[in-house]
Amino acid sequence: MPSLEDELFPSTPGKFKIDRGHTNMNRQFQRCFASTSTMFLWALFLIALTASYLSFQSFVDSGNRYITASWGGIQWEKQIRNSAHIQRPAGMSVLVTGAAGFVGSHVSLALKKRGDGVVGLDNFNNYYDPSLKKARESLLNRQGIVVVEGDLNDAALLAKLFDVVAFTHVLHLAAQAGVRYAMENPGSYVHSNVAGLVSLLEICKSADPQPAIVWASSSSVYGLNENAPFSESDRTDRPASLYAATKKAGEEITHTYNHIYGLSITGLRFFTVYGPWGRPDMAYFSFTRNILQGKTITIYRGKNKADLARDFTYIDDIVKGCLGSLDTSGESTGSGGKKRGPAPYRNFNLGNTSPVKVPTLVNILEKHLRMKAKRKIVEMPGNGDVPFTHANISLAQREFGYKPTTDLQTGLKKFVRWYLSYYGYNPKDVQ
Ligand SMILES: O=C(O)[C@H]1O[C@H](OP(=O)(O)OP(=O)(O)OC[C@H]2O[C@@H](n3ccc(=O)[nH]c3=O)[C@H](O)[C@@H]2O)[C@H](O)[C@@H](O)[C@@H]1O
Repeated sequence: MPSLEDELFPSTPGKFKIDRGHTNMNRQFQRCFASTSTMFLWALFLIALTASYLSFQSFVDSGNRYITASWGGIQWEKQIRNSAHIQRPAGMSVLVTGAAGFVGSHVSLALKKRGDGVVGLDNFNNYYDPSLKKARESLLNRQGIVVVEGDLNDAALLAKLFDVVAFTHVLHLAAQAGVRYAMENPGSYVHSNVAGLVSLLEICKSADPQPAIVWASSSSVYGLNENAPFSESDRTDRPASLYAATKKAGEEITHTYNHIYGLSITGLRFFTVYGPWGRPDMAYFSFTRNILQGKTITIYRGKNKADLARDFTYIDDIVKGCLGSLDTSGESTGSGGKKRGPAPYRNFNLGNTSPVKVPTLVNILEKHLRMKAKRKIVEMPGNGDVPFTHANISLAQREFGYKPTTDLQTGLKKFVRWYLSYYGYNPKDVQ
């Protein structure tokens, strides 16, 4: 007597005995479906089972279509290889994460211009207007750089990229940026700056050969540090915002991967980077927009009515710092997840070395825009801001000749020109 299981799942190999004789078959048939009502129930059950199987299949298929539509396939791989193609002797092939971002787009273009291969990765999230990111992507596309749309946490996509190209370097700039937004959306900082970073490092450590990694830390890691100017050897264990804490966590996490797997790591502590194609969430950008629209701008002020100050650093100087870091990164020593020897682990300040007070920044914008700002001065809310930043850059200077050359007057003039041309004003109106 067959068990109930045998009857329900007769196709299990070796369990269902095919009885070829007509009479035998009839007997079996009768045994299984003793009455018409049982037969009816069985039929219903089988129809339901088939229907749910078919709908599951179509769900899986449509999921696959979605995945393969966004990346993968022979044509896609060919584009990636072309984009990564090195066109100078001893050049590098660089995976740039956050390539449609402010710093990412500038450095990608500079790398391509000097003959290095570049493949971009960006998730085009809507933290700020994604159309600006798309416009930056178009600039990159025109120079033969492909920007893959995808998230750092998509391990399958990262693995595929490393399958297709043996990247010599990763310039990791993708992140959830912004100091004050961390109070609104803390999860996004953990998602990108912690989980995303680990996801990327996991792929890099397993790659063979392993790439050298240069990534964006932040001046905000100095937090409540009061030694001025800030040196790399100063304390960084008192972050003032969750953003800063995730960047500090990044420095510790990358150290672990350097220590265990022999990945070459360089962290760059950027100091309030500004310039053309910049980030609309930053003060210089939103002040410009609001001044032009006649809206009031809010200027924060510190304790005892002290003005806040930042070591504003122009994008072209930052690009030079990124290239210098990549060129001197040294090699990762491991392969396929195994360390073979010690690899470089470095952190550098990339700043301008001359802090400017926020009200002075507004004065400069007023001059270039030929418009007066409507100012509202408020006490700095407890939102993660620090009173001032000031970089000591001697380490980067010594290591790769980093030397910023653009002051805030000159840099903002270039920014305002770009802003007016990009958003449709006549650049001739600007000083
Ligand atoms: O260098 C860094 O580490 C950081 O620089 C900037 O952070 P932040 O210096 O706060 O830059 P902004 O948001 O442009 O603010 C600049 C100054 O303007 C002030 N501010 C900002 C906004 C505002 O409405 N009013 C105002 O007075 C801020 O308090 C700050 O002192 C970036 O947003 C961070 O992503 C980066 O990591």
